[in-house]
Amino acid sequence: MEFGDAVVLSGVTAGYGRRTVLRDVSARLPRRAVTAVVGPNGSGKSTLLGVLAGTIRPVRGTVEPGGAGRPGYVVQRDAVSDALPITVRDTVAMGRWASRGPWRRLTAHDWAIVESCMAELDVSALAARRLSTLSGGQRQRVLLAQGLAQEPWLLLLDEPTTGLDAAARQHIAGVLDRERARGVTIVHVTHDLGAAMAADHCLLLDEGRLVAQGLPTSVLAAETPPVGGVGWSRSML
Ligand SMILES: Nc1ncnc2c1ncn2[C@@H]1O[C@H](COP(=O)(O)OP(=O)(O)OP(=O)(O)O)[C@@H](O)[C@H]1O
Repeated sequence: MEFGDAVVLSGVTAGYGRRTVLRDVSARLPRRAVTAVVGPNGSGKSTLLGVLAGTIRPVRGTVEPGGAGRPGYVVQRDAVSDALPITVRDTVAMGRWASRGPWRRLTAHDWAIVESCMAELDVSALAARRLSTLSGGQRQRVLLAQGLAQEPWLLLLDEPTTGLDAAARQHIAGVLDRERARGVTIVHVTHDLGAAMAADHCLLLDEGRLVAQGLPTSVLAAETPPVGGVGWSRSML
């Protein structure tokens, strides 16, 4: 691991039970930077995020984190049950459990962070609403507020802007810019070419293999030669 690395993955093979998804992935994620993870559907992007979050344990290879503490992990909004009878404020407050533990009372300081994260994502007016009554875009912003409330050194986001309108996408891009400026390392999975191009670093996956990594302009510039019998082009993002 070098000074500028937030995370180093070496030869990571991982999946679900007997199903192998990621194969021999070696990558360096730069510190205090935004990394975009791109690739076609089913290429293993969410699985890679799960490995970085520590929820999926590699069967081979290593993941070396360059920081202490749990990463903030914001799953795809569809992964959150509609049935949870929980308010927006409580959802964001769950972000503080990582440092307090779920059975400890949150302090005034914790609640101040919760309020400021809701304000940053423009969901304060929804604070008392149940998560299940929100639109997809509103729910996405609440989940991001929960991730920020963890005050993590590493923030992992699975398709944070999918399905959002242009104004909401721009708002979230601004939030991520501010987090990066505060020194947070951000990794986000995206199918949005513009968002990927705006990142500092890019990982391109195809069929569970890392096909390219580096500056988005070079990773996304050209069509790559066929990998594993499948060619990749921008149109597959
Ligand atoms: N919980 C699971 N159990 C078994 N297989 C899974 C599970 N989650 C994902 N997979 C499989 O792993 C492969 C990679 O899925 P993953 O969600 O990582 O891809 P992705 O690149 O994020 O796709 P998308 O762009 O569609 O979100 C797919 O073939 C998928 O069916």
